[in-house]
Amino acid sequence: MRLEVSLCQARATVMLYDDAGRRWVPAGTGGQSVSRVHIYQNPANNTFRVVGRKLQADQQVVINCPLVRGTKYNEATPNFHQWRDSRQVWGLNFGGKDEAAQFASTMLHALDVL
Ligand SMILES: CC[C@@H]1C=C[C@H]2CCN(C(=O)[C@@H]3CC[C@H]4C=C[C@]5(CCCN5C(=O)[C@H](Cc5ccccc5Cl)NC(C)=O)C(=O)N43)[C@@H]2C(=O)N1CC(=O)O
Repeated sequence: MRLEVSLCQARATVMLYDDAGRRWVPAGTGGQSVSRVHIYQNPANNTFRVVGRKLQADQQVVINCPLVRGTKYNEATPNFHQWRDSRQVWGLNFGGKDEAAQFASTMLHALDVL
């Protein structure tokens, strides 16, 4: 049985930064679309990851990113938050400021207890 617990969820468009092109591109395929993004905790080993699936029918997984201790979560704007993993930069363009703030609060908690 999967032990992971969803600590929070938010609607956001998941973006990746294309270093070569110096521009943000939507994560996944099929163009820009809103996803439901969760922060999951695995209590068995105190790990966390960000998982996002498109709201549209195919529910494509567009992000599955383990959180790494020491990661800096940057709230660039009230609606656009970002962080680096070992290979790329993720951006979340949230549907609303309240969801964004709640997601950030959970994210900062996770990074604090990692
Ligand atoms: C979806 C469109 C998008 C919406 C919102 C705005 C918000 C600002 N913004 C950016 O891309 C800003 C502007 C400058 C550019 C330059 C570099 C970038 C890109 C790659 C990362 N980065 C960093 O500044 C990182 C951040 C960081 C700090 C600390 C910890 C982690 C990180 Cl990731 N700094 C390091 C040192 O890594 C960057 O975010 N940048 C977004 C943006 O214009 N648009 C509109 C468009 O693109 O049309």
